[in-house]
Amino acid sequence: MVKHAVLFLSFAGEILRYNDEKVLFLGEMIKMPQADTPMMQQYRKIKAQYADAFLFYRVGDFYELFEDDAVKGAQILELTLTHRNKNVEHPIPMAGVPHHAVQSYIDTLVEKGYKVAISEQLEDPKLAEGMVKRDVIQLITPGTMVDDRPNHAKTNNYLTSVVLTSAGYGLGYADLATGEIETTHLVDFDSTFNELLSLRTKEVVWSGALTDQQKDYFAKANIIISKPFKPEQPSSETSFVTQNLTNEEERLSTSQLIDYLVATQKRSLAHLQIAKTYEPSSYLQMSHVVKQNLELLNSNKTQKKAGSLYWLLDQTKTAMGGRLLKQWIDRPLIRKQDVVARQEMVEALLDDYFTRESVLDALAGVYDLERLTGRIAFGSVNGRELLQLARSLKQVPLILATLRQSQSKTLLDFASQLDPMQNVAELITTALVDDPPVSTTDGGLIRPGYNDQLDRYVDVMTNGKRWVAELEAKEREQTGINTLKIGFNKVFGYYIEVTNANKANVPEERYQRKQTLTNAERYITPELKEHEHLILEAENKSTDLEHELFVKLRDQIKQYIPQLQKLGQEIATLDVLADFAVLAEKNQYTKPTINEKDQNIQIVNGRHPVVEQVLAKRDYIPNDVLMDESSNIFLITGPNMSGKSTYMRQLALIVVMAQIGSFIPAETAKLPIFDQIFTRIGAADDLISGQSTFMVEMNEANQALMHATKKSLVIFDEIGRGTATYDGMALAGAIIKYLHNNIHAKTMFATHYHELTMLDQTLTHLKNVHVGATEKNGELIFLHKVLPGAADESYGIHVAKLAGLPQPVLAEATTMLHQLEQDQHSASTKNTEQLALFDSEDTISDVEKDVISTIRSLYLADKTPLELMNTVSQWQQELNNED
Ligand SMILES: Nc1ncnc2c1ncn2[C@@H]1O[C@H](COP(=O)(O)OP(=O)(O)OP(=O)(O)O)[C@@H](O)[C@H]1O
Repeated sequence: MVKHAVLFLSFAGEILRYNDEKVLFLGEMIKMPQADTPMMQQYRKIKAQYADAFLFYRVGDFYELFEDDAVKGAQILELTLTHRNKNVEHPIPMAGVPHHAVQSYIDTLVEKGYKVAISEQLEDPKLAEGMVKRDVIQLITPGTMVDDRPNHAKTNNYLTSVVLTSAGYGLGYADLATGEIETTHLVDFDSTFNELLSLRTKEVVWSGALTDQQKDYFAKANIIISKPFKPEQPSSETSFVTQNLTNEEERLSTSQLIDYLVATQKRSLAHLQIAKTYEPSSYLQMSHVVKQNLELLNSNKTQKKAGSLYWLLDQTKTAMGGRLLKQWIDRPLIRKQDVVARQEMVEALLDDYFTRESVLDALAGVYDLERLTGRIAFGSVNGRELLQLARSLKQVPLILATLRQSQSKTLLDFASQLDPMQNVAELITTALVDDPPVSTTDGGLIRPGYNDQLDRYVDVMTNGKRWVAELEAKEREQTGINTLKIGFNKVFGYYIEVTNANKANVPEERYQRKQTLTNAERYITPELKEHEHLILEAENKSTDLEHELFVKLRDQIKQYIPQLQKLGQEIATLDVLADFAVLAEKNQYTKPTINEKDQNIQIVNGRHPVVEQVLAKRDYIPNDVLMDESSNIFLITGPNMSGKSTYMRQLALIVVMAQIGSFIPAETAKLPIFDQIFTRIGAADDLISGQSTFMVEMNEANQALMHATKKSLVIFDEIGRGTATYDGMALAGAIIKYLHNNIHAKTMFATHYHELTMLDQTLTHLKNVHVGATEKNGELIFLHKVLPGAADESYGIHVAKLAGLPQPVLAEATTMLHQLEQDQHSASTKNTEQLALFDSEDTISDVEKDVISTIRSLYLADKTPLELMNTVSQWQQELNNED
C-alpha cells in the first residue's frame, strides 16, 4: 500500500510538472517505453545538434535535463537526479530547474566554461495538436554570455575568433553586450595567443588545426575552443560589420565571429558596430605576462582587482567609464599628440573645480548606455530600462551647459561633439509612466494621454471598478450585511463574499452561490458578471495594446542605436578623464612633459602609485629616476626588502600612467614615449606553459633581447636566480652586456650578485645605484632611498632577524659569514677576473681559441669514451702548460 502511494505521488509529481502538455499525451508517455516516447525522440533530435552543450529542454514550467546532461548537470548544479519511469529496464536520468530560476543555473554552467542550449516550446501547449513544437532559441556560451549582474558591468566579455591563412593569423573580437567589434592580423601563434590572453577571452572560435601543445595552452588558460558555424549565405549582420575590412585575415576572422554570433543568438543584433581594425604596435606593447607582472588589472597574489593599478585608478562614475579605463590600461598610447590631447582635458578639469564637480554630479546619473543599446537590439529591454536611458540622456544637457561655461578651449571643443539626443529622451518620457513595472506584457507601462484607444480602455476599466465599488455599498445597504464585500480572483472573477454568520440575510433569489469557504460563502449576480466581462475585456485589450505600443517605441529607439553608442563612448571618455583629474588632485599627481627628441627620463621625487596608497602617505620615500644616454642601464643593488622592486615597478607604472594620459605620482617629470615594456619580475611561474621558473626567466629575458628597441623599457629583477650561482651570474652579466651594446633600451636591473657591480668599469652606459640601508645598534634600518653607487654589504642576516629567526641560528649564521668572507676573498678575486671575460674576448689566448674551436667541431658520435678522455686530457695539458 505504502509502495503504491509512493508510486502514485511520483506520477502525480510528473503530471504536475508536465501540466502544460496534453493529458492524453501524458498518459502515452507514462505507459510507453521511455526511449520511444515522441518527446524523447524530439529531445534527442534537438540534442544531436548541440552535442557539446547542456540542453535545457522546456517542459511546462520546468527546463529538464536528460540522460548524460542530467547526470553531469545534477552534480554541478546540485540538483536532485531522478529518473523517468523508474520501472522500465533502463530508466532515463533527468533533472529539472524551474523556469523562473533558470538564469542562475545557466550562469553557473557558463561561468564554468560550459555551453547551454535553451530549447523552448514554440507553441502554446494548450493549442498544440499532438507534440508541442520545440527548438533551440539561443545557445549561451562563455564568450556570448551577457552578464547583467552589477559587479560585472565594468568588465567586457570578449568572444574571439581566429583564422589562419598562408599569410598569417586573423583575429576578431566582439563584446555582445555592447556591440563593439575589433580586428587585427598577426604573424604567428605566439603573438595571437598573447593577444587572446590580453583580451581575457573565455572562448575562441577557431578554424583550422591546433597542435596538442596549443590545445593544452588553451586548456590551461581556461579558454574554450569552439568550431565555427558556416552559414550557407552571409547574414546581413556579417556584411554590415565587415564592410570596411580590406585585409583578408581580418575579414575572414570577423566574418567567422559574426556568423557564430548570428548562429548562436538567433535574435536581433542591430547593435553590432562596424568592425574597427587595430595594430598591436600602434600602442605601447606589453605581453600578457608583463601586464600581469606589473599588476595592471589584477594583483598577482589574489588575481583580484584590489591592489592593481586599475583598482587605484578606477573611480569612474559609470560602468562605461570603468570598461574604457581598462581598455586604456591594456593599450596605452604611443603618439605624443594623442597623449597630450588627453592630458589637456585632464588639466582643464583639474583647474576648474566648478566644472569638474558639476560634470561628476551629472555623470553619476548616467546609466550604461552601451549595454542598454544591446538590450534594445535584443528586444529584452523593459520599461524601467528605457526610462534609465531617458534619465541618462537628460544628464547630457547638464554636462553640455557646464562644459560650455568653462574657459577651456579643450572642454569647449569636446562639448561641441556631444549630441544630447533629447528627442529620444522625449519619446520615452512621453510614452512611459514614471515608474513602470518590470514586465512589459502586464500593462501599467503607458502614460495616460499617449494613445486614445488605450485611454478608452482605461476609462472602461476605471468606470467598471467604480461601478463595482458602488455596487458593494448598495448591496450592504440592501442586505444589511455590513461585512459584505466584493472581491476578485483569477479563477472565479468578481464575487460577493458573505461570512457564515450573515448567510441567513443573503437574498437567495438574486444571489447565485459560487464557492463555499470555511468561514464564508461566495456569490455572483448576473449584473456583476456583465460588468466583469466589460472590465476584463478592456483589461485584456489594454495590456495587449500597451505591449504593442511598447514594442513600437522600442523599435523606434532601435533606429538611434549608432548615435547612442557614440554618445556612450564620449561620456565614457569624459568619465575617465574626469576621474584622472580627481585622482590628480587627491593624490597630488603631476602632468608629465612628453619629450620626443630623446629617450631621457627625468622623474623628480617619483612615487609608486599603489604602494604609497597602501602605506600611510608620509611613510613613502620618493625617489628620482634620472636616466640619459650615459645611463641607459641602472644596476640596482641593496638588501632584501629595501625597495629595489618597488623602485623599478614605480618607473614602469609611471610610464603606463603617463601614456594613458593620466597625471603621475611625482613632483616633476619629463618622459619619452616608450614603444614596449619588458619585465622579468619575481618568481611567478608561468602557469599556462607549465615551464620551470628558470625557463620562464630565460624566455622572458629572451623576449627583451629579441624585440626590445632603443625606445623600450626593460625591467629585470634578479635574473639568473633560478640556476647555480656562477651560471646565473654569468648569464646575468652577458644579458646586461648585450642590452648595453646592442639594444640601448632604458633598463633597470636589480641583482644580489655584487660581482656584477664591476661592470660599470667596462660598460660606459651602465650606472650603479643602490637602495640605502643603515645599521643602528645592530638593527637594520631601511632608508628606501635610491643612491648613486653600489651597495657595499649584504644584509641577509638582518632581514632574517626581522623575519624572527631564532637567536642561535642568527648567531651561527653571523660566525659562518665571517668565515666565508675570509675563505672566499681569493676566490672572489678570481670571479672578478672571470667576469672581466665578458668584455675581453681579445684576452683569450691562441691555445684557448684552438681548444674552443676543436670542441665546436668535435663530432662526438665518432669517438669512443676512451678517445674522448684522451682528448680532454690533452687539452688540459696544453692549457696548463700555458699557465
Ligand atoms: N620608497 C619606499 N618608501 C617606503 N617604503 C618602501 C619604499 N620602497 C619599498 N618600500 C617598502 O619595502 C617593502 C619591500 O620592498 P621591495 O619588495 O621593493 O624590496 P626588494 O628590495 O625588491 O626586496 P627583495 O630583494 O627581497 O625582492 C615594500 O613592500 C614597501 O612596503
